[in-house]
Amino acid sequence: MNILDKIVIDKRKEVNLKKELIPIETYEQLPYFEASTTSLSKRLQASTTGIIAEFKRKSPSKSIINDKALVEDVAIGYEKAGVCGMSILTDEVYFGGSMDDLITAKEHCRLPLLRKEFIIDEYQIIEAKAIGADAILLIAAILTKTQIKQFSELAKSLNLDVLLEVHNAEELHKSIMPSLDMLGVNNRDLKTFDVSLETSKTLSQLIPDDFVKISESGISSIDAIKSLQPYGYKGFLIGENFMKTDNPGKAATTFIKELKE
Ligand SMILES: O=P(O)(O)OC[C@@H](O)[C@@H](O)c1c[nH]c2ccccc12
Repeated sequence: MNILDKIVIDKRKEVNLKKELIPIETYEQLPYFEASTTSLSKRLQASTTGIIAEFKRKSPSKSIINDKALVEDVAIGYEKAGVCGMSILTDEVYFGGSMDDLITAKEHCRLPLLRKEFIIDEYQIIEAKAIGADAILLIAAILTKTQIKQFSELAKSLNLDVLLEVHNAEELHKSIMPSLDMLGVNNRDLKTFDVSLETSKTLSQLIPDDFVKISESGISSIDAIKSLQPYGYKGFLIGENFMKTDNPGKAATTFIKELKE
C-alpha cells in the first residue's frame, strides 16, 4: 500500500472519532466561524513574487525538517518577508502539525492562512473555518469528482478560497469546475515522493486561465521560479527550503529580495 492510501485510512478513523467527541455545532459557535477571510488567490493575482511559505516540521519523505522553530516566530518572519500567504500543516501523525499551529499563526500575523490537510470530509472544512483558516487544500488524488464539487461549494459558502491540487492530467480533467479558485500542480508525487518541476511545466497548458496557477513542492531556487513563470504560474508553494534553516522567516526574506532584483 502506498503512503497516501495509508494516510487516508488513518484520516478517516481520526475524523470519525473526532465527530463523536466534538459535534460540528461546537465549531459553528467559535468566533472565527463568523469572521471574514482574506483571499489568498487575490493576493497572488496582485503579486509579482507569489510566494506561499509553509510551516512544516516533518514529512513522511524527509522525517524531521525542523523541530525547533516556533510557529509564532515563523508566522511573524514570513509576514515581514512579504510572502502572499502561509500554508500550515495540521496533520499530526505524518507531518507533526496541529490545529493549534494554525490558531497560533492566526493570532500572530495577518497573512491569509491555508489549512494544509488531507480533507476527506465536510467536517474538516467547517473545522478549518472555525480555527481561522482563509483557504483550504483539496487533493484530487484522494477525492471523487462529486466530493470535489461538494467540498469546494461548501468552502465557497464559508468564504474560504479553494486550492485544488493535482499531479497528472487525469486528476486535472476530473477536477476543473467553477467552485475552485486556485489550481496547484504538486511537483512531488505523493505516492512515490519523486520530485520534478517538469510536472508543473507539462500540466500548465491544460489549466484554463481563469484559475490562479500554483506550482507546489521541490522549489529551492530563484531560477526554478523564473523557469516556471513563463508557464503562467503566479503562486509558488515553498516549505522545506525555508523550514530547513534555523530562521525560516529570514530565509524567506533573502529569497524574496533576490526574486525582486
Ligand atoms: O517542502 P516543499 O518541497 O517545498 O513542499 C511544500 C508543499 O508543496 C508540500 O508540503 C505539499 C504539497 N502538497 C501537499 C499535500 C499534503 C502534504 C504536503 C504537501
